[in-house]
Amino acid sequence: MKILIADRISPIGVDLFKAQPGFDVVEAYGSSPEQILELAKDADAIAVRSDTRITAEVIAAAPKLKVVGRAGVGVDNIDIEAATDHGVIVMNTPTGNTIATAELTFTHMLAGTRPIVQACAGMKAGRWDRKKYTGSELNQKTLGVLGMGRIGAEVAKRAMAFQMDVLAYDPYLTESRAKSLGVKQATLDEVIENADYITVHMPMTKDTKHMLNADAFKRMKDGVRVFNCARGGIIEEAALIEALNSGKVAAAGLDVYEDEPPAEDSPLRGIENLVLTPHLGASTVEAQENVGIDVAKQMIEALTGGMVVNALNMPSVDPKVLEKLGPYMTLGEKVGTFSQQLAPEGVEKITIRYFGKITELDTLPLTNAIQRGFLRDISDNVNNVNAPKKIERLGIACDQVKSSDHADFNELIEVEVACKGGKTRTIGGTLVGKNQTPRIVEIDSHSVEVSTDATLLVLKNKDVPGIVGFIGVTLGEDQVNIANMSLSRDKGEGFAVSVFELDSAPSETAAKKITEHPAIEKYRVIKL
Ligand SMILES: NC(=O)C1=CN([C@@H]2O[C@H](COP(=O)(O)OP(=O)(O)OC[C@H]3O[C@@H](n4cnc5c(N)ncnc54)[C@H](O)[C@@H]3O)[C@@H](O)[C@H]2O)C=CC1
Ligand SMILES: O=C(O)C(=O)COP(=O)(O)O
Repeated sequence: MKILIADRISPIGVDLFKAQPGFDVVEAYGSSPEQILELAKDADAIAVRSDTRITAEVIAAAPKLKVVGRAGVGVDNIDIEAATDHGVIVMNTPTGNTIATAELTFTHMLAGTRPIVQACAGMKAGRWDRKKYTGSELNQKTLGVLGMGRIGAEVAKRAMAFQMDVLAYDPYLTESRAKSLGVKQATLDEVIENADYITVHMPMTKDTKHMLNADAFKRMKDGVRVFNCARGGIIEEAALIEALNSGKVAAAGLDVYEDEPPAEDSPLRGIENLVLTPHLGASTVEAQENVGIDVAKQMIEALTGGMVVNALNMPSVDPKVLEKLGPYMTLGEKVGTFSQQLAPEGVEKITIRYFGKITELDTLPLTNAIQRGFLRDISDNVNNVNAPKKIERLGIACDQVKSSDHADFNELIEVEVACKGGKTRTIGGTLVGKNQTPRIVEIDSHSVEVSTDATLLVLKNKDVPGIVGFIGVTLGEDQVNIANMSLSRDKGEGFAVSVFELDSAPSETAAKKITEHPAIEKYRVIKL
């Protein structure tokens, strides 16, 4: 298995990869995009920090790729959508660099309060500027934190130790978490208008891009101080330059930029009261060791069939749960395939219902298996990562419902497909006997019992004498052997559902003969 380590991660992490039998570790730090494209071609996994871009082109060029691991938080350098389409897991290591980044943010806040960077430069240039560098105090000031996640919360704790009041704006911050952190929940406007210091700790999204722009600066207090150690562009650089030059902003600190690195002649580099660091938030010995080890462990687990954690494009699954779900997985996949073949066109919605003991387990992997089964004959390279997305792309809604009992079975997986025009088809499956053999036990509310490992002929026919004999003779003439059959009569409607387990599919001639029989309403061959 080829593991491409595209950005420099901790040697301890690299050694963890190297210690795995069968892992061929290729360290390619500082490679150009063209080199990465070439190196990715036969890679099973790629580990990155923020320097290497894993584009849709790289993913498309890497047919063996299974995992992209990010030793850090932000994944804006990875095309997650392309990865998901190709069934590639994208994972990050969300906690290892939290403290490092919070501490760098606080360093920026202090450096924006006491101008030690500028004073130090003066000293080194031979000056003794005691009057020029009067600072300010954090004590009793109001800090506005935009994005109260892991890093925002650590910054807030440190600010409170410096006797600051903290206002937090984060649409996902609950009242109880705000209370337990000791911060005051506020709107974005309240933060903008009332804070003496503003620091941002959010991902870059369409909502956060340029959240602090010219209009926001206008509404801020005179002499406000602003900091960005999250993602370049959350604070609009042009607006910040203007606000610093006009004196609206007293001091600012940036660790991240709209373009990284910013141009050598970027106006940012010439502003005295703006402290700049080259994206150093996560660059501490401790943080790099944490994320390097985390990413290696997580990727190894995922590549060797263990638990997938911190994946951004699939749910985490505990191997213990997977083991318990094991016998149901094949059944689920088969029920999924059956449902698609029974309703091959116009499907608008899939409803998956779980009954009985399975409902006590995390059924998401099972839902994934059913979706994979549904897609088996209609899509390529389907796996757990891309199955939900592929179903969504087909315009098919998918719901899962759990119910503790079922009148007839201890446990049952039922898949209902709803098609255009309101028609629905339903398949149910369960595990039978000591060996937990998967069986199909329900077709459109008719009870049947057939194997999940056969070619099945499913008929809906008028409940009149002679049908079984007719099918037996027709298939016999066609040299098709019947291994088993299951009949389910519905006296009320006068119809029966008949399922024949066959050794092979009937020929077109036999199919024609059967479908032309006046008592046969529906004919479908299902290949499981
Ligand atoms: N400078 C550096 O080297 C580093 C930068 N980072 C960056 O720091 C940022 C924060 O990282 P974490 O705290 O670990 O992430 P997190 O996921 O724990 O926190 C992000 C918070 O932003 C909030 N949020 C999302 N959209 C928002 C919106 N529109 N308005 C307000 N809040 C919003 C979320 O609810 C969440 O609480 C990320 O962008 C990450 O990439 C992280 C590590 C190192
Ligand atoms: O973890 C993050 O989001 C970071 O921005 C850190 O980036 P880096 O790993 O230092 O290139």
